[in-house]
Amino acid sequence: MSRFVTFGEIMLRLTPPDHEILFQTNNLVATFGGAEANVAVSLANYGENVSYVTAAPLNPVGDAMVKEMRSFGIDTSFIVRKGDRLGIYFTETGSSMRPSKVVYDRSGSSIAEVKPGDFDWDRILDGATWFHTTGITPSLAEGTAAVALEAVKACKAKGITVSCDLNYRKKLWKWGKTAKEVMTEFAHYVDVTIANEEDCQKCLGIEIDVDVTSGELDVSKYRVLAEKVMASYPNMKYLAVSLRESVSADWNGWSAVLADSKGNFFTSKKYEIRDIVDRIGGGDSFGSGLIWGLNNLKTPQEALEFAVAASALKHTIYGDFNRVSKEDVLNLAGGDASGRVQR
Ligand SMILES: O=C(O)C(=O)C[C@H](O)[C@H](O)CO
Repeated sequence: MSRFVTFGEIMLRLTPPDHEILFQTNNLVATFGGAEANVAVSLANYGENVSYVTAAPLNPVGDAMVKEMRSFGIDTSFIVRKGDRLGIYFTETGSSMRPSKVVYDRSGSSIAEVKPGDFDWDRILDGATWFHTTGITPSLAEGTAAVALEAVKACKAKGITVSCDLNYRKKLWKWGKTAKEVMTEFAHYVDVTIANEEDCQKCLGIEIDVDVTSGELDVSKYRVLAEKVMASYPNMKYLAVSLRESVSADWNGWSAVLADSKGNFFTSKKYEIRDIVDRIGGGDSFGSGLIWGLNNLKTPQEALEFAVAASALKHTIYGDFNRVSKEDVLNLAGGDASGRVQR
């Protein structure tokens, strides 16, 4: 039986309601979100056995976060309760030509203070089949980079599949090493990499020349990108690259490609997503869809279609978490994008 473990930071997310800009009024909507937590929620919603691992303060904010994760049926028993604060992030939801914005208030958070040895990976990974983290975790601090590396090394020793969404965050890499210095080592322990072209460039130093803001993307360039990444990382079994053509804050072209280590290259259906409700978590819903698909569907093509459909649906849902079921995703991947009332 499959058992999934995800590891990384979760934050309190504070967002003004109704597309307001921050502090336009004195209302903020409080939810929780974080890349690896978002993946845990999706996998739990698809019916999988998931443990979410992080560090959180032993206070009412940490308690509320744990309660929220448990409400999805996620195992929270390996969350280390220490440190003084859960990180916060403020978001402003964009509209038309006004982009969405993120303001981080997370330094000194409980997870940013962890050190190797704080997590008992032997126990956490016992019986696990899949481990997921992202490039956000090593970006936080020298300690989180070391702990993430400790975790993936333990996974390799136990034969556990590792997936990583490179998730480059320019505002976060401040602790001394660059994303490229850290992630080029880390990627040698990763079986399934999820990225976009910026992630490949900033984290792996591998780039292609594409303009995501104008017209149709040239998919053949992504085949070249995949070949370059696979040649540098012979350990990698899959590389998935999401293709976002941003037309405005509420209109995206959304598709993806998937390359495998046997030289196969898969291209997904493309969704035109209009009236975006919330794009944060769109990448995580793609990653979790891919993880679920590779574990449960017959072919990599089906897994890719599931991932893109899951992500397209996420754009219609408020908050970081993709609250859809696998039936909702299979329905869309199967071709029903009508939005008709289901009775
Ligand atoms: O940006 C981050 O560090 C976050 O984890 C916040 C969001 O949850 C994340 O960006 C979604 O992928």
